[in-house]
Amino acid sequence: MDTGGVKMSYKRVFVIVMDSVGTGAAHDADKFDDVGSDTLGHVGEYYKGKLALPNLAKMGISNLRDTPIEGVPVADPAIGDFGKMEEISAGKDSMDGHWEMMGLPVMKPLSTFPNGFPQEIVDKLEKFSGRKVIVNKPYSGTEVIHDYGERQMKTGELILYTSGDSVMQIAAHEDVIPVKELYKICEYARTLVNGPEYTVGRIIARPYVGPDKDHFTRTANRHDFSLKPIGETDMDRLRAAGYDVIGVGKINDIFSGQGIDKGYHNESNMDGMDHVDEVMKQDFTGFCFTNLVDFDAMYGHRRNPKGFGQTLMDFDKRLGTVLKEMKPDDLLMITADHGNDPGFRGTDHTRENVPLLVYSPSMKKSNQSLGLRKTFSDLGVTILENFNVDAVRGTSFYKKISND
Ligand SMILES: O=P(O)(O)O[C@H]1O[C@H](CO)[C@@H](O)[C@H]1O
Ligand SMILES: [Mn+2]
Ligand SMILES: [Mn+2]
Repeated sequence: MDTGGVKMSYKRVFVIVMDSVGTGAAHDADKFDDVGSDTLGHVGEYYKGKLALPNLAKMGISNLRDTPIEGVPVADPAIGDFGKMEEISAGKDSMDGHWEMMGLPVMKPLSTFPNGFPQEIVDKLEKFSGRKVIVNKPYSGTEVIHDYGERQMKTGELILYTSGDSVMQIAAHEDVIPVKELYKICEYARTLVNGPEYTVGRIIARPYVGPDKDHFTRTANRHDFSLKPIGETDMDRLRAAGYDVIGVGKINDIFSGQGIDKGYHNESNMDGMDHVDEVMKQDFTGFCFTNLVDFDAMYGHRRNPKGFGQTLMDFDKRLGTVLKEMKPDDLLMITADHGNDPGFRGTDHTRENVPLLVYSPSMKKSNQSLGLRKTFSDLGVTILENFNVDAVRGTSFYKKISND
């Protein structure tokens, strides 16, 4: 197509990140103690042939793997192109993954706190909030509220915890520490760890509700306060060239709103897919970037393969609608930001390659392998090439997938 003198194959590019849906250990998994992890493979094994993913299958989700996902047939032929991407960022968190997709890998490891945050930070948090800080160590977020939530209800203390990622998480019962107050504390915490001494990827507000430890549940008021992108992203480049950039779900948080014209907050994966359906009805020229976090937050970290598989099947159904509604000059890419194998030890993300599925009703060729991409940045540079915008990083696969 030809839009205003600029030649482009696709007017609208939709990327959907299935958060944490990895497809097998990366070449450097040993550095993360993640050898043997395989999120999709292990979910498939758990379901013993009953993982029904017809739409992902026809896009080639089993084609891109050395061993097909159990119960998910290799498409012959696939309707689109398929491959995998490996990560060059130092970490395996959402921020690293998404920033790298947008041409900004995080090459220097961000700060992690396997022994808890330093006393000086704790002191400042206590002084600012007027509340005592408790826990201060790596913990599972659901276990920490189970173990300390009732105490917090009595004392109003702040539950501070972390994980293997560069994250500072503060859990607070919504009736004890109102969400607004929690956000203020997190905003303040953000200012303490923007470098150079400590550089933390995300401060995460973790509000929860419920009467007692067996009934506490975390709410959709979760909010991530990310480090500001340390430079331009491919989204900034698209915007500077006059294209629209829309963020659905955690995208807005992950980039601190930078490079995004309009952001939608998701309550859940299904709510996120409602937003995608809504955006598909809009007339725009540019990029819609969606993150679906339930795979990760609700099932990956909880090591729950049953819930993980069900969430994949629910997503697959909604994907069917997207495939039907796509216009000829729409391009859809499905990928992930890291792994989080529910069949693996621990509760942290896993260093895995991620799937790459690419489809448009008008692509000239299909059923092609895009191979193993050497960085997630190949995704961003491909989108930029479609819009004739210069990129700084990655190797484009645009020529393979274009429709001219
Ligand atoms: O255990 P919960 O609170 O879900 O926390 C998890 O969520 C964080 C962000 O993905 C991870 O770093 C991990 O700590
Ligand atoms: Mn993630
Ligand atoms: Mn996670």
